[in-house]
Amino acid sequence: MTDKFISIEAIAKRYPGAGGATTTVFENLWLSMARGEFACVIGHSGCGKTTVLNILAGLDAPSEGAVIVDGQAISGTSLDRAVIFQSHALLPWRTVLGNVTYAASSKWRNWDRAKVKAHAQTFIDLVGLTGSEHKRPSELSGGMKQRVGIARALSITPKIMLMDEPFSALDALTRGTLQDEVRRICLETGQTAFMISHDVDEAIYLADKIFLMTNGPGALLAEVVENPLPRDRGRTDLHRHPLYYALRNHIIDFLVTRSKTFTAETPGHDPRNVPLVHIGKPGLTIASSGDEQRQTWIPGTSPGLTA
Ligand SMILES: Nc1ncnc2c1ncn2[C@@H]1O[C@H](COP(=O)(O)OP(=O)(O)OP(=O)(O)O)[C@@H](O)[C@H]1O
Repeated sequence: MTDKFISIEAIAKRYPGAGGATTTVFENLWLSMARGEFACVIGHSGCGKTTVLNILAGLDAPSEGAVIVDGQAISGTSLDRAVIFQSHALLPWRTVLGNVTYAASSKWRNWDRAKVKAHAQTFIDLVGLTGSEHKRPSELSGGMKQRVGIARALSITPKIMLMDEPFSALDALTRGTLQDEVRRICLETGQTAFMISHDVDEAIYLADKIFLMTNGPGALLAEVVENPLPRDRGRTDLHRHPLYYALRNHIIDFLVTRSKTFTAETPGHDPRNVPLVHIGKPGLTIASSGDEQRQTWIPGTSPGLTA
């Protein structure tokens, strides 16, 4: 039985359209995550990824359905759920330390200044900004600003970290370094994380599970792909793993073709029991995301390497 730390249950999002019509971004969407899991959601622009993240954050409400976190239905925003956006949204008049202490003191209102400062410093150190505590955002590079955003989010020790393409505005080198940092921190702290990404390799590096969404409107969660790569995987040697190409090809094939055709080609798709795809060796590969055990096996196809 899955430990459903996060349980998205039958949510829909509809907007009024032209001429009294209704646009349904998605409906009857079910999704769950275990505590400590890192999930990435991938799908084409407009399928509703940010909408799902905003609903999880409590920044938006579903038209139908509910979101349960740690056994409780959410309602509105909470310091239990921290969000990191593509743009950093730092307070420009505050220093690095000031931005992080501001967040920490909102959560622990009865802490004295010294305690808040020491707490904030721990997270500034964790993201590698030691020595930059007194700089203002205008004095920081894009990567440093994003580190402050990560330190600020982590400093409130959220139950869930929600990330909307947090690295997409960064240069490749900084992006790689920050991916490493986020992965290290999440592994070290057991952080539950839900992230939107357009970068397949980023998802393969960071995620335990990859949620594949079909194109909108009327988008579906088509599959949950389990990441078969070992937990101690490195960013630079991902492509050497025997299952890397099978996993990557499966996701790319979905994005290029199946995200468009899935709905028509899969009439029996049950949104409540979305197939859990396990890529790898026969005999090690069968699982399910739902209660009714729908199963899919994708053989490893890495050229010259036997899975
Ligand atoms: N306030 C709104 N009114 C009407 N439609 C909206 C509103 N907000 C979002 N939408 C629509 O909802 C759909 C999903 O938007 P969303 O931002 O969640 O997509 P996304 O998958 O995150 O896209 P991207 O990858 O481009 O960020 C889009 O078609 C968008 O136009």
